[in-house]
Amino acid sequence: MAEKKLCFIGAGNMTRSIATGLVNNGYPASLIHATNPSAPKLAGLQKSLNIATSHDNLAAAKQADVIVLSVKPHFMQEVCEQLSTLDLSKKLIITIAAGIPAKRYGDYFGQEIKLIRTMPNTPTQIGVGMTGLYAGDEISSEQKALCEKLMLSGGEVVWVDSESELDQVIALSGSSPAYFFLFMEAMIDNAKASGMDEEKARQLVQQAALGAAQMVKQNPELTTAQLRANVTSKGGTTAQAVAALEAGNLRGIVKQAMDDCVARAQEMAKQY
Ligand SMILES: NC(=O)C1=CN([C@@H]2O[C@H](COP(=O)(O)OP(=O)(O)OC[C@H]3O[C@@H](n4cnc5c(N)ncnc54)[C@H](OP(=O)(O)O)[C@@H]3O)[C@@H](O)[C@H]2O)C=CC1
Ligand SMILES: O=C(O)[C@@H]1CCC=N1
Repeated sequence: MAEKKLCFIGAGNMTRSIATGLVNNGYPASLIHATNPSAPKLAGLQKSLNIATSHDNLAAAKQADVIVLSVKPHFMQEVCEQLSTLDLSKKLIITIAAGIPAKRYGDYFGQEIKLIRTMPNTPTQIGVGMTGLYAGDEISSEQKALCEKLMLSGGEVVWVDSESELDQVIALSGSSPAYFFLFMEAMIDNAKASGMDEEKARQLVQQAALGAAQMVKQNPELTTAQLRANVTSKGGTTAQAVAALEAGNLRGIVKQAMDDCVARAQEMAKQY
């Protein structure tokens, strides 16, 4: 598959994450363009990745084979309407926005488009990202393969069969790095409150989190409950800590957080 010209509309956190993954995986920087209204993010991308940048969405999208819509959902309609004067019939459009249903983009663009919805996450920047992908029946297998190849640069991909399943992906992997960061933040803060210096606390917590994730990944035959049991000596320290987490209703809190995350995606689907 010949490399395609890519254009990212919006040069924020996710464009930086995805473009970094692509360039680090050997995608030619000369084929990547990013646009943004404000200059500093463009300057940063140009400096670190040597990709082309500009403020002109229309000109950049015109010369691209693949347009990646990478703005916040509340800017999406405006951005799509601006691009709607282009002939999009031969372009693949990839959106990374949460919430907005695939069909809505057809309304925004006012023409038939080929669009794949994706839900990546920020670890894409360091090659350990997770991206959920959804395509309707009108998308060809070549277009799916192209999108999959691009997103694989940032880590793993999973295809889902429906947009409601993509909402679950948001709760499970799109937003979830923030849950894990919060958990680690709370642990580091507690260690600091007990007198440990922040750097040391962070080193201990980050390595434990990394190790735990690797244990899950490298032991597919073991349930997470079994892995937890392997840490938990009867009458020991872990049992005490886990009991406190259960008594504090950690499972209920996680359920509430994930349900609220999905509910917000559903609300956004009506809002935008
Ligand atoms: N952050 C995350 O973890 C994830 C985010 N997403 C989705 O990715 C999308 C982008 O999120 P994120 O990267 O975090 O957001 P950011 O705010 O970091 O980036 C969005 C960028 O779009 C720019 N922008 C605003 N209006 C326009 C316009 N008219 N034309 C071109 N660029 C414009 C903003 O410019 P300015 O510099 O002026 O603000 C900003 O740099 C969202 O839709 C979100 O749902 C999906 C998965 C994970
Ligand atoms: O918070 C958000 O809406 C976006 C989608 C997933 C992660 N960030």
